[in-house]
Amino acid sequence: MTATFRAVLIDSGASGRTVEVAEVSPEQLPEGDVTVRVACSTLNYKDALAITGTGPVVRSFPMVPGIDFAGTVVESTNPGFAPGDRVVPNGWGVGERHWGGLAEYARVKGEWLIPLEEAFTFEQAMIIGTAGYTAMLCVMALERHGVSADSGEVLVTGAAGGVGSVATALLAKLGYQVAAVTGRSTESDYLTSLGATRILPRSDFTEPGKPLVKEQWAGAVDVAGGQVLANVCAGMKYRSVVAACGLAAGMGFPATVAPFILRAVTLAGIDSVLCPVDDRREAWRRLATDLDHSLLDSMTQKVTLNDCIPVADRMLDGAVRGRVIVPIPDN
Ligand SMILES: C=CC(=O)SCCNC(=O)CCNC(=O)[C@H](O)C(C)(C)COP(=O)(O)OP(=O)(O)OC[C@H]1O[C@@H](n2cnc3c(N)ncnc32)[C@H](O)[C@@H]1OP(=O)(O)O
Repeated sequence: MTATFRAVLIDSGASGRTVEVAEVSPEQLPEGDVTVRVACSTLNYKDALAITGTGPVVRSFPMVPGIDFAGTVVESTNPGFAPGDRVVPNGWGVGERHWGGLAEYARVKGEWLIPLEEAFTFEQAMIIGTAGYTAMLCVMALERHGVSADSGEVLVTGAAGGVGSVATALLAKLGYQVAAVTGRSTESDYLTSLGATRILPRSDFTEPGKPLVKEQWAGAVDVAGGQVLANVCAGMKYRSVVAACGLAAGMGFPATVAPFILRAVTLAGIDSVLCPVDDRREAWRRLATDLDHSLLDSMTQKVTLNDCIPVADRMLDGAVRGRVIVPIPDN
């Protein structure tokens, strides 16, 4: 390893909160039995909350944010991993409680890592990242609860974002009719290129509505929560399924039980952080086979470690399309 390496560092002290790209030494890396040379990381909505201090994502200071990274093992005392292995983590508090991926090196517990599928380059793995893996978990939940391509139209909220983009592309490739909800009408062509067959404005879902409205959706992937999720539930078909994975519109859920007790709607909660390892491996295997990898570049913009700080603000303003990856070049 190098004597020092670069990392986005968030700190909080008597003089306030600081965020900078700093030189840190390997001795500062947290406890862990596997050290990884990070080849690529990402900037997620959650990282933007951490960097800007908008949400209580960072649980201890100093913290290197970055819930995602993909890279090569350089040191390991874990019997499951050896130098040279290509790995990826998802969740487990990385970038929240434990130093994350927006750095040249990361050290984590081996049990948090899974081997990277051969189908993916490091950059492709990060274009997918926690957002894409979460999208896959949502699709798997719809399937587990009986939704199939011939059940009817599936709704995706926040569709031009990271989770929504991958969910839209996955569902379309699996043969579903996808109605994509976005706050950005300028992204209609992009969403159509991912396979959406209908584009709906977010404003259709943001105002308080009736407990039940016309039955439309056989399934839904929701990144919004709040009033949006309540309105989505109100429009679900009999015995349909909503996979809820986010809170972009808020933690609240101003709904009634009517969709659940009168239409037998299932609300499936999706957590990617503590998800069991078998489901993680299954999700990454499915991403290798069920996602059109030729679409990945169109979902992506690349930024440097230095860019992460200003781009975090734009991301929270909803001004960033698809996925933001952070390739970490070799010194
Ligand atoms: C990376 C994903 C995760 O971290 S999931 C991990 C587990 N879940 C959580 O930790 C919950 C907290 N995290 C989140 O809620 C998510 O990070 C997320 C699911 C909300 C967003 O992830 P994503 O990577 O898709 O974020 P983007 O910034 O790329 O896209 C967000 C999408 O939502 C739209 N949006 C923003 N504000 C609202 C709102 N008030 N109401 C409805 N929709 C909203 C935003 O504009 C983007 O979609 P768009 O098509 O542009 O409308």
